[in-house]
Amino acid sequence: MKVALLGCGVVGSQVARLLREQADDIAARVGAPFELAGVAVRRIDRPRDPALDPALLTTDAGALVTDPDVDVVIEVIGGVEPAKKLILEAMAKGKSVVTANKALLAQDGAALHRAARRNGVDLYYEASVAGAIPLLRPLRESLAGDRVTRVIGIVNGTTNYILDRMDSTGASFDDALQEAQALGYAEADPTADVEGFDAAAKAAILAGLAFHSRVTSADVHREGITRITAADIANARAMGYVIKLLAICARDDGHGVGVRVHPAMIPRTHPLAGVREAYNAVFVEARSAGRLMFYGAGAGGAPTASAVLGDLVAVARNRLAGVSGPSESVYAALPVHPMGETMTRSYIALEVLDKSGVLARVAEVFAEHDVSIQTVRQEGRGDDAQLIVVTHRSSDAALAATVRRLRRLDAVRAVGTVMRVEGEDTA
Ligand SMILES: NC(=O)C1=CN([C@@H]2O[C@H](COP(=O)(O)OP(=O)(O)OC[C@H]3O[C@@H](n4cnc5c(N)ncnc54)[C@H](OP(=O)(O)O)[C@@H]3O)[C@@H](O)[C@H]2O)C=CC1
Ligand SMILES: N[C@@H](CC=O)C(=O)O
Repeated sequence: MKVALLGCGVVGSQVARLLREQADDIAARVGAPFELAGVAVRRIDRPRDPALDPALLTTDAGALVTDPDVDVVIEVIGGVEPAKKLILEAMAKGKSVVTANKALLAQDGAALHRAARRNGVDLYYEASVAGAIPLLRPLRESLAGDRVTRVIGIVNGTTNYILDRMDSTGASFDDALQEAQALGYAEADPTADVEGFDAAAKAAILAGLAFHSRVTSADVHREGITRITAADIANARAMGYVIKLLAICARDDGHGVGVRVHPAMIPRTHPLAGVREAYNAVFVEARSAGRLMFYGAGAGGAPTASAVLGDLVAVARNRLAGVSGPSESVYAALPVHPMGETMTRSYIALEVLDKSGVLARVAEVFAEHDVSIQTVRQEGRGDDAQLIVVTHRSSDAALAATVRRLRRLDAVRAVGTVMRVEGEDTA
């Protein structure tokens, strides 16, 4: 099996290392040896760790993917173009593809699946969601006989690292981000991580597989973590919560799905609260299987390369068996509901005038919008008076309308943190 590697950065360099270090084992497992035919990069003179035979390096990725000697292409360049063009060219020449590129899959996975089917080749992308954690294969294969109802979890290592450092060490957002970048967790442009684009792409891929429907990143409601302050983290801690960036894909009773990514407060006793540093964890809930938890390294070169190699072995086995891998399953074609229709609970901090009757006027606004209050308590007195409200489940649109109205209420001096609350059984 001759392998073309596109990209030799955080992930690609580790793929090259594993291919070399585990060559004998993999050959024994598959029944055929792998050989690196070439490595496409952007800057040929950049120092590589581990060092590569210079003869393998090329800046002509187009020539590499169409080389008749190449059997399979691994794409770890990232981004939509030129990755998409290169993958389609490779498939058109009959080469199977393994990719870790969630941005491309979530934007136009359908085009890649169509091309794979048309050309009778494999398309595998386990590494695109949650790094080393085997998650897509269980969803696609192990749970193929069940009905998945919900997928909820932490799928971005960089933001989990940042929030964890802010919570546990009091680190600033910027310092924690720099650490995550130095450790190779962040995307080339960290905006993709901190603004939730990376997690949204992963949520789209997960929802598509879980619900047998086509979901793209444009369908996903997305909020990032850049507006979370040290005070929010401290408030959450004081109430027994921790803040996590969650991806939530949920099916309602047969009519559609909701797919969202946003920060949320979860109880410190919830299993997702214990997910530290750049680790990822995902709960999959299925009708018969119940609740399954997948946990592990969600980012970084070696863990991601492990998933890439697993896919490479699958391609090799298919090839030796003369079959091609699973095609896209989108038969259910469930519509994706707008965020406004999603039922969520929320935490709302209000700076209020400290006088009698204020609580009643605030409660009236919630009642006007049919948002039920679960708890409310006052903190501080005088100029520091705050009402901390936690709601029962209501539509996200009703909650947004409540907050808009509260901003105009003269008893409310300012609306502080508004954050969704997840992970409690409270309705
Ligand atoms: N980092 C992580 O933890 C994870 C990453 N992923 C995904 O894996 C993919 C790769 O990520 P990562 O390794 O971090 O990215 P890097 O930015 O570290 O590496 C990208 C590589 O692609 C090369 N490259 C860029 N443009 C071109 C081009 N036009 N032609 C040829 N080569 C090119 C770069 O070359 P040069 O070295 O010369 O600059 C570099 O070697 C992305 O899709 C990412 O989302 C998935 C899971 C985890
Ligand atoms: N930047 C991503 C890398 C893996 O997908 C993350 O931080 O999770």
